[in-house]
Amino acid sequence: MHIRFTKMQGAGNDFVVLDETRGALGLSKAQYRWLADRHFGVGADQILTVRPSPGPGLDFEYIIHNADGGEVEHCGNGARCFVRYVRDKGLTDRNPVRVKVQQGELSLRLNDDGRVTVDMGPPTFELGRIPFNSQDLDPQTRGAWEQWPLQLTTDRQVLVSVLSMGNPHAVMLVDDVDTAPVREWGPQIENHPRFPARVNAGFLQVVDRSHVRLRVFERGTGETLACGTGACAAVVAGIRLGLLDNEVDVQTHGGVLTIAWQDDATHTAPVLMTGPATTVFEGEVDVPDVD
Ligand SMILES: N[C@@H](CCC[C@H](N)C(=O)O)C(=O)O
Repeated sequence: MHIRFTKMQGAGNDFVVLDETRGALGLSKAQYRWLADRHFGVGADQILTVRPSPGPGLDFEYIIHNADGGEVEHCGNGARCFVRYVRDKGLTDRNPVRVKVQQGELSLRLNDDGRVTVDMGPPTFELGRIPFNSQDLDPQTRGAWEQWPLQLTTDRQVLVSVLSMGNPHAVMLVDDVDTAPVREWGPQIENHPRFPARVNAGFLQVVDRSHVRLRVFERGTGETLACGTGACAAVVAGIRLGLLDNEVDVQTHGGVLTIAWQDDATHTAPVLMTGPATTVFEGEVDVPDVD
């Protein structure tokens, strides 16, 4: 199958963007995996597919596949690239743009400085909806919130905060992201049996109340240069643990994302994420029939 694609990146989290607004491409899971493959395909952390509006009040729908070919609920950096794509391609002149993703609807605004602000909606803390199995675990209190002990190996236990930004996140505090064992502990947390849908593992270093450094080992992809939902989850966790103010610059290996969350007693305020979204190149490719 011969297809056109656009290669994009947001803070170094990179995407192959496909247009299905004029008809479905019908790619299989294995073909998404092939497109994401950096050696045999185009190469990307995720594949974003733009579709027409599924209903009233919505401008588009977009779906997300991880590099392993699995479809996922949400992608923060991808959302910013999505809006840059539909505006640059002339598919809409609306601002903000409203889009359906698997777990709800998002509102995205292209700012005058070229960055994009996404209303990511409220975080979810209900353990069963993350999903996280806390049976027989005793949480430790820090600030006004909790951290859960997670046994990684017989002799290693870590503390994580768990929440969903539409997709599942476990956030652990580290002294220094540069020396944190992200590549070793990341897969152990991602595939931990306490997370039945697997999880994105964030490693958060608090610099001061409005600056953090973050690395994320993403479910279905591995470590990326930035993770938008991971940045939201890390800042929400930092705020609830009493460590951060309501607006925080998150330094990732690929750039800075600004996350704002006006928390109150209900913890239901939406999280706002602002960051870059850039087109890298356009291309065409023959996608093989792969298994
Ligand atoms: N890179 C993304 C998150 C993509 C999905 C994630 N790997 C998952 O499986 O939930 C972001 O910017 O949020």
